[in-house]
Amino acid sequence: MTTTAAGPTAGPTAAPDTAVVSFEDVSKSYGDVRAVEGLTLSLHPGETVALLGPNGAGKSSTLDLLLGLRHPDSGRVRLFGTSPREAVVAGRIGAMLQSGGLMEDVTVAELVGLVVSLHPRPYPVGEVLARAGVTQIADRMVNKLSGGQEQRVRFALATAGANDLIVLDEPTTGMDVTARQAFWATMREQADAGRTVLFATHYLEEADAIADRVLVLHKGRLLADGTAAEIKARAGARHVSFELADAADAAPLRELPLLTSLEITGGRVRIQSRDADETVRAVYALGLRPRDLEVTALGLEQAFVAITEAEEARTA
Ligand SMILES: Nc1ncnc2c1ncn2[C@@H]1O[C@H](COP(=O)(O)OP(=O)(O)OP(=O)(O)O)[C@@H](O)[C@H]1O
Repeated sequence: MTTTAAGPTAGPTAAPDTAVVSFEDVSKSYGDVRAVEGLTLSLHPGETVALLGPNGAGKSSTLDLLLGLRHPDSGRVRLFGTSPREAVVAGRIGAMLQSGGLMEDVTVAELVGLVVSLHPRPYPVGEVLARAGVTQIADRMVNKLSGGQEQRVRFALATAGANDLIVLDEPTTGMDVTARQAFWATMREQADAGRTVLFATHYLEEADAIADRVLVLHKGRLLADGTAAEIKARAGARHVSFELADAADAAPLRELPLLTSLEITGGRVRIQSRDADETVRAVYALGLRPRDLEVTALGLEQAFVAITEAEEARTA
């Protein structure tokens, strides 16, 4: 498990200029706020990469820098060995951002048609509409769409042509389950075709299921970079849970070292521990007789919380 992009799990090694994306010691502040700090990373063809971080961690700022919508105060951002602007103009990037309204006085088909007509390597309009699940609403005015429908239209615009890099900021917010599944199926196809997909999300289960690489940002810095499994392993903690015949017996457990949380509901004890083996030994050493003992790894969401909270405590 690495904490920077320079380590062994940072993806295939490649010279920065052959990478799809390279950030070289990039920093960006807004007044006193350090939004991105010393960010160095490379993304490679065919990778599906999730960008995670608490509110204000710098995810949107990172994507804005990547797309050339903002410029770094220091450091350098390169896409395909060129500037972000050149890569965007060459039609190599498809983006789906949170901000920015859609053009209003047009139908869905007209808007998609316009974006397709401007793309250097366009797909047929019908195919773009169908892929995003908006064929049924193609004649609807854009300003009459629901939030979820708007999001599908943004998805259509981001996949209007053959892009080499697809950048998505909170792409599935507002989408229903069907739209969400169709969306990720399409993104998988894109990655399988060798494209790079980078998405920022607060849905950690999506990152766990979809991404083959996870970046965790915290206060503008890259805190972790690895597969979801590596991030979970790095958090180190495990869940230990068991039944006790008498819940009152659980009181001494509160004194155990290594616990990050302890919850007792009915006769069931649920512990989060930094060392599950040691905790289980300690439970027996207390003379308890646990039944139905389970030890499980943390999910990505819990690992993410553990890693970012540890960093908060370290930097407080
Ligand atoms: N235009 C701006 N002017 C001033 N401060 C800004 C601006 N844009 C972002 N910030 C600040 O920069 C920091 C990083 O913000 P950013 O939007 O990149 O984070 P984020 O990880 O995308 O957050 P969220 O998950 O809430 O969308 C935050 O402290 C935010 O308040």
